[in-house]
Amino acid sequence: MGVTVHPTSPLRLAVIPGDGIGPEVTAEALKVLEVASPVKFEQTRYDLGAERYLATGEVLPDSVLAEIKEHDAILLGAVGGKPNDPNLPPGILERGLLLKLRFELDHYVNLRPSKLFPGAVSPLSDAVLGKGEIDFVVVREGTEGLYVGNGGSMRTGTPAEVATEVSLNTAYGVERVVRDAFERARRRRRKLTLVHKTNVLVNAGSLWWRITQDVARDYPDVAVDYLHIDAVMIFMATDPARFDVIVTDNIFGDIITDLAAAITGGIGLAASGNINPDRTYPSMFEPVHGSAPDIAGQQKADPTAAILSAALLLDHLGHADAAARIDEVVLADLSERDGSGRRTAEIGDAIAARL
Ligand SMILES: NC(=O)c1ccc[n+]([C@@H]2O[C@H](COP(=O)([O-])OP(=O)(O)OC[C@H]3O[C@@H](n4cnc5c(N)ncnc54)[C@H](O)[C@@H]3O)[C@@H](O)[C@H]2O)c1
Ligand SMILES: CC(C)[C@H](C(=O)O)[C@@H](O)C(=O)O
Ligand SMILES: [Mg+2]
Repeated sequence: MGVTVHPTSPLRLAVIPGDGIGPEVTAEALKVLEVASPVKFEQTRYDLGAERYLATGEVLPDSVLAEIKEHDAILLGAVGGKPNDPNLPPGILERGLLLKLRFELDHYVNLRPSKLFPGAVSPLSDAVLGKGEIDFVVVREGTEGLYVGNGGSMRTGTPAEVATEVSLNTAYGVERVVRDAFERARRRRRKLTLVHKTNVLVNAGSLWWRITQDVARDYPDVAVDYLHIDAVMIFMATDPARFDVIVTDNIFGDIITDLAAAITGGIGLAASGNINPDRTYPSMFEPVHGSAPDIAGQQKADPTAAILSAALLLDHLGHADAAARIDEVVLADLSERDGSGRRTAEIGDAIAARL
């Protein structure tokens, strides 16, 4: 009997280092990916971001978007300038580049795991930490909600100005992300928390609530909980061990995951994947943090979030063992951190060396 050996062709990786600390942390993620990955990546680098925009006026040309779609995955650093930077029109890179990629590539699951690794320092008290392990994942809807750009401004700049941002929620969009969250809960500790604000946002809230109840019938083995977004802020600070899988809309997920990062060792450790579960387009992996203009270019950024995002990328491409190995090595590195302020590249080197 013969065995067919398929030559392993390299996977195509689109790399968008972006702005600020983006290029610094992406360099370390690539360093680690190179050592950890059982497959070779053929990289295409894209100089998208503030510099290109300021030099050429281009944000994400259609031809570049079409090219990016031909890749197997995308690794992104961060985009954006200083908040309210006068040289950049508001949201030009956030909406025009980052969200455009998430929307065009149908990244409807924005997956943001939060785990307090041993060695990572949480600002929570011992009493709170004693309640149980912090290990949850936020499934943030990535293609709808307040992020769709459904709004406008009338009588702009006058005392009678009116500005709107209308949240768009479709039954189709909510159901697919809720179903994904239930699937993840089933593979974890079988608890799902829907987060919304059904007491005030009665239209969108009702849609999310009804769909979650309906989908729950297909998952009788998963316990369903509901919390208003404001109460989630309380429990993140007082009892985060209660969470397993959180499913929520785009804006609430954005806010929850910065706080979740803060309680699990800081924003420098928080990884994310913008997942297209149907695999019609490449998924994109990036740290939760932004371009951190306050520390850019100084080798002060922690590249761990970018490195853990590369692990999510490997996992998504079917290399769960390699991904788990990166997590393990990060854990070892974290447990030996002594607060001595290693440079960005030193952290990347240390993690790559352990691999
Ligand atoms: N995914 C993205 O590309 C993304 C995400 C968030 C914000 N942004 C953009 O980034 C810019 C800055 O936004 P911001 O200041 O609100 O958020 P930010 O996440 O860039 O920074 C917030 C704080 O966290 C610190 N920080 C962030 N990442 C760190 C790291 N890896 N190591 C150590 N410290 C780190 C920063 O120094 C800063 O003090 C804005 O233009 C914003 O729109 C982009
Ligand atoms: C930069 C911005 C568009 C983005 C978001 O709001 O999704 C960021 O804050 C994030 O969390 O990835
Ligand atoms: Mg955010």
